[in-house]
Amino acid sequence: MRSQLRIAQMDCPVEEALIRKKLGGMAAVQGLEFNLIQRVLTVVHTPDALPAIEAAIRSLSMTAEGVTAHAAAVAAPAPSKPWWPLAVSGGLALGAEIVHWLQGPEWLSAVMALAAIALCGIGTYKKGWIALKNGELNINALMTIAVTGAVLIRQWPEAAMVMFLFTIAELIEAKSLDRARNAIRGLMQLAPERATMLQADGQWLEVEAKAVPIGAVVRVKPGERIGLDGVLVGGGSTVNQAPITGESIPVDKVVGDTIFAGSINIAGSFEYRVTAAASNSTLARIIHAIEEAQGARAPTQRFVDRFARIYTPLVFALALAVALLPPLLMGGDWYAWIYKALVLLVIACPCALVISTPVTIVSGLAAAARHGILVKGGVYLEEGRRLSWLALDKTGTITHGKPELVDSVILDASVDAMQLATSLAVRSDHPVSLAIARAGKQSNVAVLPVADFSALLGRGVRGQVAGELLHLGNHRLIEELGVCSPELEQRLFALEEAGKTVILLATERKVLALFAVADTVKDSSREAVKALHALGIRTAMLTGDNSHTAAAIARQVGMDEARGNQLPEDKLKAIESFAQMGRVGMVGDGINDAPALARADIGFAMGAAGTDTAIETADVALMDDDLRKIARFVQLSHSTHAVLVQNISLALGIKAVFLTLTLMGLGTMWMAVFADMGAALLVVGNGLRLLRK
Ligand SMILES: Nc1ncnc2c1ncn2[C@@H]1O[C@H](COP(=O)(O)OP(=O)(O)OP(=O)(O)O)[C@@H](O)[C@H]1O
Ligand SMILES: [Cu+]
Repeated sequence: MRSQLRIAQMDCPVEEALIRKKLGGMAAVQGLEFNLIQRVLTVVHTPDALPAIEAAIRSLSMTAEGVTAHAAAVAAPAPSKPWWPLAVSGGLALGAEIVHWLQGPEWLSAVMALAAIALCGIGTYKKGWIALKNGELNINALMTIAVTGAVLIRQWPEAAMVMFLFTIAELIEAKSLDRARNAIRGLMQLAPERATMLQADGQWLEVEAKAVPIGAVVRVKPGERIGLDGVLVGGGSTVNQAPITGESIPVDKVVGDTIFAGSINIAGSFEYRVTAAASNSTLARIIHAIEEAQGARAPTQRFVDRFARIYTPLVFALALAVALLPPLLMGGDWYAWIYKALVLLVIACPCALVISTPVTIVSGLAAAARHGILVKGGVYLEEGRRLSWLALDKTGTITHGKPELVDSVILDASVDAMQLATSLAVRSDHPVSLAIARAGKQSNVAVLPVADFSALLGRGVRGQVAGELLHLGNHRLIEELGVCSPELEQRLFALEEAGKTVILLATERKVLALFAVADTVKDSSREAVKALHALGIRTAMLTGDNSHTAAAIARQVGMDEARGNQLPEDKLKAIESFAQMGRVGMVGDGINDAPALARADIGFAMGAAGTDTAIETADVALMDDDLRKIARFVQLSHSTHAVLVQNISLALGIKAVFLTLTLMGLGTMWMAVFADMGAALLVVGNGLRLLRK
């Protein structure tokens, strides 16, 4: 069983570790998934274990509340606390410092310091105590020990300052996490809450978008945001779909076009028929996917977590040694060495380090989404920059996927080849068949009935027309039928070398006609290939179409390699051979790409906004058909990686400096807290910078 729990107090890796420890030890718990940004914990557990799990969470003095899948998108805002105790506490800490500095009475400084600690530190003490009880050495536990230690060795102002600065640091950290949280919630709010719906009596009424059923008709005024997914049924307009596709140039919409919730109607007004409930719109699915994505740990995050788990106890042990060994063995001054040990405790806290990765990854995911690129996990965001080959299929990916009939050669004039071909073609939705069907329709041929129709994967179609078994398909099919001839091949190759795709109409005895269709290359494909090359990624075309056409089209867009006649298993083998040379990405759409897409390190889907499955199945889904988005994604992956490296070095660097300073006797406790706070702020700020990429 899977349950999702919202835990309002869980917003830092510290709480995560605590919960992991507590629940991880329970026999009934089989799996845990943390989403700190959303403050949602997913537990896989045995039936009836939920009450026990909730009780365990309560024993950590946190609250757990069940959530439904889609409500998870809107995280509860952090409970706000009054700010004045903090201000007073700061004043008191400063006062204690001044009294100490002016060499005033120690009791005065002590009273002020203790009051300051009481005012802002209760929460930390409570959390610290719970952590210690559960055998966790988290930041709260460390701070509790450090402040208590400072009080015990009568370092009054120091103890107060540390507590105060730490509380401020926590506050700032929570605020920054809120910003990362908002990056995703911001997407959600793109769809308006209300929509104007046509009622049974012909009236237009404004209702909640959530309440609009599938099939209802909704009207949109100029300048209004579109509330639901649908198909345009009346009027027309231009629409800015940037929130969905990342494409900021407005798109013309006429009757029959698809409309996406979250896009903005610019000019005219129109009506559309709703095709999905508000909770299931493309936008909602995007948001859901990003949430899932950030729940899964990226490799760097796993590394950092593992590191932190060793680092903290290690420094803690060092602190113990520093407190005890020099005074015991070398007759050192107890106070001085205990103080050094307390500074080390502060340094032992890995917060800046641990917080930096999730914030960076979430910002990267949100930035990608803004460009119409849906990345399904931090892993892909981290791995994108390592791609060395990108394989693409041809039809619909590099070309528009809407070929036109450009040549037909009738070899047997005794039959109406065009009519026979059209009759077969209308039964298929393969782009090549569609081209023939369209041409047939234009010349008004009457479609004949077809019996025993079947599609032959990677070859064509077959069926009984007017009492004869006919085949419509490519060269491979004709070879397999054994009706090919050298003259025919000559004609065929000539057309193919011009970049056209040839299919033939044949009975079991002879070829009746030859049709050439031509697809146009997308303007963006050339640029996309160039951009990919500039990023050091080589490109290969894998297509079911013949090698000549493949080579001709590949040449047009400047690709490195072209492989034609690829059946699904060939595409898979090709991906495997590229994988020998490094990471491979694959872009594809059709069923003939599915095995290759699954095998590739990163599988890209295009035009995901219009389809039902692409968002769910791809590793990276491009909302529209623009291949340039892949280069953008790789660039974003480079920036994300750069920020991760900066953040980790920064966090560790500051620790290293303070460790040295302290051992040299130069570091003070409040300086260490200050540095820790600064580091946390810097890494979070640096991570959020990605949002603007
Ligand atoms: N239903 C069909 N109708 C007509 N021709 C077909 C059909 N199915 C396959 N073919 C022929 O077989 C070839 C290979 O088809 P396949 O579906 O494997 O690849 P594709 O869609 O053309 O290209 P890509 O792999 O780039 O998407 C097509 O180019 C076409 O000539
Ligand atoms: Cu042949």
